[in-house]
Amino acid sequence: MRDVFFDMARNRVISEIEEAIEVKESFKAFCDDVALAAYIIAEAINKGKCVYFCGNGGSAADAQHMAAELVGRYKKNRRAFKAIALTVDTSVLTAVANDMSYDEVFSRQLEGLGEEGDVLVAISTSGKSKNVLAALKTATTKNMQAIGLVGTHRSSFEPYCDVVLSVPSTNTPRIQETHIMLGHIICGLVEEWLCGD
Ligand SMILES: O=C(CO)[C@@H](O)[C@H](O)[C@H](O)[C@H](O)COP(=O)(O)O
Ligand SMILES: [Zn+2]
Repeated sequence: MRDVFFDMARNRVISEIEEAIEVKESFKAFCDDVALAAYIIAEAINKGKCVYFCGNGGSAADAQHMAAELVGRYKKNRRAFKAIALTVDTSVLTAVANDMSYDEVFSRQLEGLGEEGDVLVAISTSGKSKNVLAALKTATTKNMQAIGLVGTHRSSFEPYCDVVLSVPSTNTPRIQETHIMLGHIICGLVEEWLCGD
């Protein structure tokens, strides 16, 4: 029984790794879009603006991960950058979801906090999550800039974003893994540009 499981698992591990490499590799075609996303964030931080992140489930974890890279450090010891994940205040999230609607958990926070010139990084593998789309709409009304991280479905995000990074896959985990790779690359570029030697 154990051998049968290991034969199955070994093949699965290899095919998933190969798929992950292929999806990530395909994003080489969109270097300029990644550069633009990093430039937008770097310029905003340089002007003292804030970078907000939002997403659901695994993308909420990505939002927090990226905000932490900017507030703390990525690879360099340097000043703190202004960044907030809209996924972390459980009192706000539960109150807004309970009293208003789950669709408003991010947009409500931006309504209170967001200012002109700030940046929203909106993350959704489906590109269809209503609360993320609502946050993008609020960012637009606040004259904020916006960066979308999605899978193949990009059209809902496009009207509200300065740049959309669209991963050419329909497999949610592969999209998420590519999003966090892009997040790391972007944080590295921002840090290099603002605090390079
Ligand atoms: O991490 C995963 C799946 O890999 C899940 O938690 C996933 O993030 C959740 O189902 C999200 O609700 C999906 O939302 P979205 O990416 O479509 O906006
Ligand atoms: Zn996941």
